[in-house]
Amino acid sequence: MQDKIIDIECLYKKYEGSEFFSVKDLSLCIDRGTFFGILGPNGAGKTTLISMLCGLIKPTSGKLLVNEMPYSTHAYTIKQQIGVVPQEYALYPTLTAYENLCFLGSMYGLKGKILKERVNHYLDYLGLEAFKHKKIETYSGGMKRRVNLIAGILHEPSLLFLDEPTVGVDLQSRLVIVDFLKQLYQKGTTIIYTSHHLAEVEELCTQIAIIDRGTIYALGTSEELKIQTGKETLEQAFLALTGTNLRDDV
Ligand SMILES: Nc1ncnc2c1ncn2[C@@H]1O[C@H](COP(=O)(O)OP(=O)(O)OP(=O)(O)O)[C@@H](O)[C@H]1O
Repeated sequence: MQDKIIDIECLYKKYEGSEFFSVKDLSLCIDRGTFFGILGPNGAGKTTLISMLCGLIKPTSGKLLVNEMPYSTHAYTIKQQIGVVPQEYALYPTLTAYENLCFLGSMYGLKGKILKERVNHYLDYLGLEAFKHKKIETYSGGMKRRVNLIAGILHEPSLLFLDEPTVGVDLQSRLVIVDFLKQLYQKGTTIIYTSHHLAEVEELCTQIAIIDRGTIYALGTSEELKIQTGKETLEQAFLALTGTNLRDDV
């Protein structure tokens, strides 16, 4: 039986000093065991939505439950269960990858042999073993993305949020990251992620939301979105829903 891991009703977010809602009247349920993709043009509200789901920012109004709990009363419990891979690197440039990950892992309560084994295991898995004692400031963009990813999953969360985990990386890094996400998903992690890479979303996601102007325009599998819009590809479906206008004003 499937159960709701995310339950959102009528969610709104207006940033302080802003005149408009970055997320508005958004309702959504996500089942445990879903690989969920959030697609949308620049400024659509993807980061704002995922930041509220992770508890990084507070909604202006609306219901938001993670594992049937609200952040207002269960923030600590929720944060123990989730992993967050933000768009910006959450790493210390003058520390090595190994030092960064040992430090960040310890923040989740990992320590001793288990912490070292996990850090070494994931660095090896993501092709960083030979560079682990080099400072992050010497890393390429793709290498930093992979360390950023490890930092979010060291405590092996059951629910993982990622904001554009493959942005700005070369094809080699992208393939390693995509393969790793598939492994996590197959091991039972529920994954919610944003991306502008439609082929990647189509390959990975069992459910996709297309959002624009802060709200959901369409929801379904890739095939369902194509059928809903009468289009042959996900790209055509995306453009049919969000239009072809540039979003340079956001
Ligand atoms: N801290 C903030 N203060 C005020 N407005 C903000 C803030 N962060 C985002 N916004 C605005 O909220 C809207 C949604 O932004 P958001 O970053 O969530 O979009 P996005 O879909 O993630 O875009 P992108 O694809 O460019 O990352 C935009 O109009 C943006 O300018």
